Amino acid sequence: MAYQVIIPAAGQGKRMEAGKNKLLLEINDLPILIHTLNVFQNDEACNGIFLAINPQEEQELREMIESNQLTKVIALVPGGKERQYSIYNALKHIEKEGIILVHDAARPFIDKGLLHPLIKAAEKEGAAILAVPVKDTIKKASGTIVTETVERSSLWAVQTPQAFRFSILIEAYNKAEEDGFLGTDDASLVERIDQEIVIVQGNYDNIKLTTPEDLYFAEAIIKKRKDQQ
Ligand SMILES: Nc1ccn([C@@H]2O[C@H](COP(=O)(O)OP(=O)(O)OP(=O)(O)O)[C@@H](O)[C@H]2O)c(=O)n1
Ligand SMILES: C[C@](O)(CO)[C@H](O)COP(=O)(O)O
Repeated sequence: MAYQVIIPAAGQGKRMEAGKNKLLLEINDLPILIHTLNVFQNDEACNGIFLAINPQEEQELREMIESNQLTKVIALVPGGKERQYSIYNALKHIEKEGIILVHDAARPFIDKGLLHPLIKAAEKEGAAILAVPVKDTIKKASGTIVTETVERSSLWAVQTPQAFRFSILIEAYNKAEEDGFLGTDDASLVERIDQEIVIVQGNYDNIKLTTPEDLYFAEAIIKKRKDQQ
């Protein structure tokens, strides 16, 4: 069940319109990034965290990591222009074989109870992702003219963590680099090497904090969790 996790945290947070890396914004008096890192720091199966960062934030992040006793952070690696390149940079620092998780730093509400079913699925199948059934009707359009309604029953809203055997993930990333392919999630790279990917149903709390409205939902999730304690 042991794994290592790559956490991409080198984005600019442009859609959050916060004027800085959204991961430095605080929820419940703690930076979003620290909420996310704590999940893996506190999971006994996690053997190491590889963090892709903006080098300009390195000093600030190192101080945060130290003051929050995040002892499982093994390396801070420079992020790239795209999420995929940030993850690839981190992947190149990983030597041990085994299961690798990739989890967006912008998803601080991942339920630790979902990690182990996801890892077990990846151990069995080679690749597994968290996803939830789509709730809205999804349509394709040309500009603003509808061209197609996509059958909803087979649609999933994909999240992270995504879990892979190291050998599968590095092969997929190497091929994407060779082919100049850019995907919006890691599984889309793994699909290109004909690897079956299993969906493990997640939950709707595992939102990616992307736009200002998501901070309202974040406060509600924090309140719900406090009320449940
Ligand atoms: N070049 C990049 C882009 C994104 N990320 C990380 O990938 C995760 C998901 O990306 P997203 O939510 O899109 O974050 P940003 O790219 O920062 O947001 P935006 O697109 O609004 O700038 C985030 O934790 C982000 O920090 C990264 O490490 N390197
Ligand atoms: C990986 C991801 O979180 C799956 O839904 C999503 O694709 C990331 O997209 P972003 O635009 O890089 O945030």
